[in-house]
This record gives sequence, C-alpha cells and structure tokens, in this order.
Amino acid sequence: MQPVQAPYPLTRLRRLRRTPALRALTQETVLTAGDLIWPVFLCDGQNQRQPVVSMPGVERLSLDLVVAAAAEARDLGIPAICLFPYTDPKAKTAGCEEAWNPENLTNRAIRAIKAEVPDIAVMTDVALDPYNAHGHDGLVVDGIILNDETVEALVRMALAQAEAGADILGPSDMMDGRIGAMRAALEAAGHKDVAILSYAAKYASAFYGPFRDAVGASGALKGDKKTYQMNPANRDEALRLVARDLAEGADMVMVKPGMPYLDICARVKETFGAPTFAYQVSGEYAMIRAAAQNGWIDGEKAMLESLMAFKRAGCDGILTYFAPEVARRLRQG
Ligand SMILES: NCC(=O)CCC(=O)O
Repeated sequence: MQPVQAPYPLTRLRRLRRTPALRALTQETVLTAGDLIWPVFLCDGQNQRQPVVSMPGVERLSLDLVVAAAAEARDLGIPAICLFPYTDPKAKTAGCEEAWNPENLTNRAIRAIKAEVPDIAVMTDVALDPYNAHGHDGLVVDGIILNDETVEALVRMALAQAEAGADILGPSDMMDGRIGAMRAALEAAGHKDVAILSYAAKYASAFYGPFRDAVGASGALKGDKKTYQMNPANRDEALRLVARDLAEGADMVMVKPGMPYLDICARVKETFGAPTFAYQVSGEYAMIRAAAQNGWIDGEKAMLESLMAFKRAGCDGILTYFAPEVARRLRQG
C-alpha cells in the first residue's frame, strides 16, 4: 500500500484523532470476545479451586467447576476453551500411557463439557509433557527425544481426545510429521470433522515458566526443549514449519509465545492467509499481572492493548488467560 497524502498543513493526521467519535470511525482493528480461546487448568476432585501462585487470578479447576466455567465463557461470547491437565504424579510413566487413557482428566473434562455446554468448542493439548516425570513433550531414551515413536504416541492421544468429543486438537509437541499422521488417523477412524490447530511455530521460550507451575511440571524438566522447539532467533524457519503443517492437513496454525513474536504472526498471516492464532503465554500474563499488582502499569489497559496488538498483527484469535476478564470488560463497552 502507498498512502497518498497532501503535505502539512493540508494533511493534519491529528484531525481524525480529535474526538472519540472520529477515533471510533477510523479504528482499523477490533477486538471481540469471539477472538478468544480460554486456556484452563484441570485438577482432580470435586469443588476444587487451586490458585496458581505465579499466575495471579488463574486457578486449577475440578471438572464440576470447569463445566460451570465453560458455561460462563459461552455466555460471555468466548467461542472456545482449551484444556490443560494437572496430572497426578502417580499416573506419570516413561511410556506416557495416561495420555491416551479414555478416562484421563482431559478426556473426562471433554465429555463433561460437551454434555453440558455443547456449543462451546473444546480444544485440547496434544503433547506428552503432562504424562511423564521428565517434563519433555516426547518419549525420551538416553536423553534423546524420539521423534517417530513420539508421533505414534501422539496419534493415540489425539484419537482418544477425538473419541471423547474434542472439537479442536492442539498438537503443541513440535515433533516432525505429527500433523500428517494425526490427520490420516482421524480420517481412518471416522473423525473427519475434528479440526487441528497446529502449534506450528513454537519457540523454546523463557516465557513458559508459570505454565509449568500450573501443570505441576516446574523443576521436573531435565535440560531444555531446544532440540524440538524453535530457536527464538529464527524467522524463515517459522514459515517453513507453517507451510509444512498446512500441507499436512492443519486447519489453523499458531505462533507461540505471542507478544515477543508479533513479527512472526504478521508474516505467517500475510504469507499463508490461513486462520492464524497467537498464544499469549503464562509468562506474558504473569508480567502484566505482576506489574499491575505493583501499581506500575494499569493492568486492564495493558491487557486490552496487548490483545489488540495481536489483532493488529493479523491474528484471527488469541489464546489468553485473560479471556473471561477481557470478555466481561468488552461487554461494558
Ligand atoms: N503447551 C502449552 C505450553 O507449553 C505453555 C503455555 C504457557 O506458558 O502459557
């Protein structure tokens, strides 16, 4: 685009910023509750609310409360909820078998939500890190994260989630070939309408720290995830990953983390025109909350501005722990 404009003073760009009405008329991007996916943490038990200390305002919820939360989200106009389990350490094994147990926490939550709140889309996490003691997203032998064996396990996990009624599968593992393998298995099993939102460009980031507290994996991680998650220095590789996942049958793609990677969000959307999401991850959430709690920033304004930035960058939607709060705020106008 080549903006054409007369020189000052014929053009005064402040003219259109003079009043709220003029600013509203010329606003280029909007943020609505319909742009949001709400990530929630699951725990066992009844009537359990466990605060996540490093994510003020976020709680792990037992299934009864998650169903109520899903109903509230639906009423607020939030189209999707994304489930992350806090797995009982006793259920964690080297082979990660709990990941495809039809009765695991996630699969029970999918069924409970779809039974009571069928019109909210339920998204899942497809990765093995909640199901082993070492915190890696794949199967590990002699310190090596195995790719192809992990893909087989992920396919089992994905099928169990589809069977439970998930609408959107979110492979967050970054193994090679998993989208194609999942898509083929879903087709073969008759789950042709289950969508895949691929965590296509997921960076090995320091911003995931509070999430690991939330799912009980902090301190557990041996080493780092740099052999499968992306180098934060890379840009072209993100496009290759997105191209690959779309070619393998992903319906939607994600960039993660969000705010430090807005350049990647913009390039992905401009290059492929596919439904593109960003994950405003736990560390981004925690930074805004912590600064607000200290009185250093206006938390509500920072929340809204950060989410608007994703829309401006071209994202179709955002996974954010702020989802219910921002939806309530947007309702007030
Ligand atoms: N698969 C989810 C993550 O790896 C972390 C998200 C976060 O930090 O919020």
